[in-house]
This record gives sequence, C-alpha cells and structure tokens, in this order.
Amino acid sequence: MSTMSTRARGTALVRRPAASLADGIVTFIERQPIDLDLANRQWQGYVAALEEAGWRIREVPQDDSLPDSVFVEDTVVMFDGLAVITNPKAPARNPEIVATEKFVRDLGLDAATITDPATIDGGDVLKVGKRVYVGLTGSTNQAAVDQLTDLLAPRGWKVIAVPVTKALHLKSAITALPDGTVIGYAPVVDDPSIFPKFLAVPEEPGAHVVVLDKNTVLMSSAAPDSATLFIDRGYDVVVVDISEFEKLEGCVTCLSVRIR
Ligand SMILES: CN(C)C(=N)NCCC[C@H](N)C(=O)O
Repeated sequence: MSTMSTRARGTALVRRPAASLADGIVTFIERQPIDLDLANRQWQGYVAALEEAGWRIREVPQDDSLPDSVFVEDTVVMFDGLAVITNPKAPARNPEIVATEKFVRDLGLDAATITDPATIDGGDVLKVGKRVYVGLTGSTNQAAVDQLTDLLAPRGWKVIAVPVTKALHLKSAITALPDGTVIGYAPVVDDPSIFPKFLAVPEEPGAHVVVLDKNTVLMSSAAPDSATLFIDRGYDVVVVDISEFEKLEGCVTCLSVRIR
C-alpha cells in the first residue's frame, strides 16, 4: 500500500476525458465499446491517486472534439524546466498540442517545439536518469530524434533511438522503476539488450509504471503478478483500474505529465 504524503512532489498535468473518448484511435487491438461514465470515474480515481501521493493537479482544459486528448502525455515532455511540445503524426491528435502549449507557457515554463518533418508522441519518450530513450514507431521518426538531440545534448541529456515494431509507443512496451531498471513485457520489446538494466514482467500492463516517488510506483490493476514482483523488490505499489483507457491502448503513464 502507498504512504500518504503531505509535501507536494511536483505538478501533474492531466486532461479530463472528452465526451468523444469512444472514438479514440486503436491500432494494435480490436475496438471495444467504451463506458464513458466508468472512464470518468476511473480518471477521477487516477487523479485522486496522484493527489494522495502528494502531486498538485493542473488540468489542461477539456475538449470534447479531441477523442484522445485524455492521453495528455503525448503532447508534451518535460526535461527539467524545459517543456518540449510534441508534434503528433495522427491528424486527429495533432490539434491536442495547442491547448497544452498555451497551458505550459501560462504556467511560466520554458517551451520548445518539435516541428515538421519531425513527428513525435510523448509516449515514445522514456527518461532514465539523463538518458532519453526515443521509440522509432508509427508515430515518431528519426527527424524527431535529431531535433531532440539538438535541443537536449547541450543540456546534458543523451538521446538514444530505440526501434519499436511490436507496440504502439515505446512506453507501451517499457517504462522504468525508480532505480532505473527498465521494465518491459518481452514479447513486445524489440531489443532488451539496449538497456543497461532490464527486467521482464509477466503481464503487458505490468510494463507501465508512473514513478510517484523514489519508493512508490503507480500501475494498472490489470497486472497483479507484476505488482507482486515490484513489491518483492521493495517498492510500494499503488494500483488503479484504467480498463476503459486500456481499451484505447492507453496506460497509466499516458494520463498525466509529471513536472518535478
Ligand atoms: C504510452 N502510451 C501508450 C501513450 N502515451 N499514449 C496512448 C495513446 C492512445 C491513443 N488511443 C492513440 O492511439 O494515440
């Protein structure tokens, strides 16, 4: 179980589900009906879990015309104080960045943008220490890796391209524990040897964790065996049910952007 926190860990950007959520994109799985009321309750449970762990919540304004906008992670990636606004390839998703960019600039953050011909979704970016793994996927291309390298190398980050052919996004296949161990569901990881420390998890949703603090991760209730694995490694685990978002190929990371 998680421990309550009284100190703000940072700010978490979230975006309330659109009324059109059920029209969100599906690529690797079959479309299933979405229960919007349940999705809204699950989203509130997710936000409550972040708040309970000490995160201050800020909401990018909801937009019912953007079905996938709840997956706010895809629109911006934070590198210390720098907000990099992405450039989603999917025409239905690209307009999501407009409100995110305004929001982060209004918060007073420094912002940079990824521009054509580069395309990138935040779900393809995994930071581990000062390493930035960028998935080459159906959404993110080499031009985006090059633009990120130009932006980030002078700031001390090392950008590493990672082939991803079996999953929607890099972070559909892997994320990382607080100690930097990359966790992944082996059947959808192209090449685990890229990562200095790799731990295979027994369930696909078990590959997705949000680091709440150095001892605690947030993950889906759909991966109980992976949760046990993390608990055995000494972590506190907070679980949330996000089934309606998983039906749209979302995961726990996609639903927020953490500004530490
Ligand atoms: C790490 N992941 C998976 C994400 N950051 N984004 C999920 C986006 C899902 C959306 N229906 C789509 O297909 O774009």
